[in-house]
Amino acid sequence: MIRTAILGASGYVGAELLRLLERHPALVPTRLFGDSKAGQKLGSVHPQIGGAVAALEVERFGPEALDGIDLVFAALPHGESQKIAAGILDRGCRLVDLGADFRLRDAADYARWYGEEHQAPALLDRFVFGIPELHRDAIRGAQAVAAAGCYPTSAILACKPLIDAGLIDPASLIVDAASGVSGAGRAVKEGTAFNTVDGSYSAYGLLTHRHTAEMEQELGATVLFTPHLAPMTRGILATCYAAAAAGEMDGDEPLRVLRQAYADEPFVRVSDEPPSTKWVAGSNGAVVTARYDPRTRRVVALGAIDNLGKGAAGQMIQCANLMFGLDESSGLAASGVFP
Ligand SMILES: NC(=O)C1=CN([C@@H]2O[C@H](COP(=O)(O)OP(=O)(O)OC[C@H]3O[C@@H](n4cnc5c(N)ncnc54)[C@H](OP(=O)(O)O)[C@@H]3O)[C@@H](O)[C@H]2O)C=CC1
Ligand SMILES: CC(=O)N[C@@H](CCC(=O)OP(=O)(O)O)C(=O)O
Repeated sequence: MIRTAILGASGYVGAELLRLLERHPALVPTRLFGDSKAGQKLGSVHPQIGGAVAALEVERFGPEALDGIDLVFAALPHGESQKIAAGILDRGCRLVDLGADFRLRDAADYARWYGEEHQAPALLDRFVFGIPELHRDAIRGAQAVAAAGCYPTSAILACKPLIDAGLIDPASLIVDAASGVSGAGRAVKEGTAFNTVDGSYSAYGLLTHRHTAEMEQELGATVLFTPHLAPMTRGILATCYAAAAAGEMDGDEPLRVLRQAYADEPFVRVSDEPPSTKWVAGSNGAVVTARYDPRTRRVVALGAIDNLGKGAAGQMIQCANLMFGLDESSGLAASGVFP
């Protein structure tokens, strides 16, 4: 039994962690932490979550709260985990952090994209970037993992093998991605209100979205990224375009490269058809595809994930499974919920 604390248990990612952990054989939610909902029973904060965990109280975090805890999942607003990570690691806990605090290797990049100085730059080296398909061995040996952002996960999984194989020019990458509204979290905001989102499709964060930095870091590319908000609850679809590298290839070469790269991956499926977000809803799955267009000499690559699954809670659990030497797929369904 691995005693697990969840920071941000009262948020959307917290709820998804608790839902997925219901079927996990080893990770047991033991202490749950929140902010404004501290003092409430979990069952009243997330009425959809049943079982013994519903009776636990959402607590306010303090260092003594980690007595006897083996693993901390942190799903907090950006900037919060850098205040507490040192204390968590000093206690010997393993930490999977989903905020952006420790994803960028360079504190100067953090300051540039997040508009504030990093509070714990000395800890950055201790975190491994949390996409198992890229960094599996390092995650296995890590005490601390910075799970990737949701948009970067979808685009990186679609494009990384194509860059590694030299099929596309990494200086020419364009990523258009659309997210479901749960990607913005539980708090009520005008931009994510029903009347704003329903029946509408909009772009935001033009040229400045912080996930650009993660994509560039992990892909070694220059990325023009435009996020979009789609009128759905869950899911991200990234559509990525890049100029083909010099030389000839047939239209299916990118697809063959993806098939080879992901042949042994439990959670990444390569599809002949362009994927839909519903294929992966509620799961830790990712579906990717790609083609070369000889007419425009461009490659188009697509990646679909559930922002709360492979883009958040699923990926956190996949990383934790590796860190504790468990079966990587423990507790993680690969099939989506459809219809
Ligand atoms: N939603 C998604 O699809 C994804 C989210 N993420 C990232 O994961 C993190 C959590 O996201 P999400 O669950 O959607 O967010 P929510 O807004 O739904 O939840 C935030 C959680 O953090 C708690 N919290 C807020 N402020 C503080 C604070 N100052 N100290 C301690 N706890 C605090 C909240 O507690 P309370 O409710 O009790 O006030 C709540 O439990 C964010 O960094 C987000 O960017 C990353 C990938 C995907
Ligand atoms: C739809 C929506 O608003 N999505 C969020 C990104 C999701 C997220 O939580 O960001 P991190 O992965 O960096 O934590 C946004 O664009 O700010």
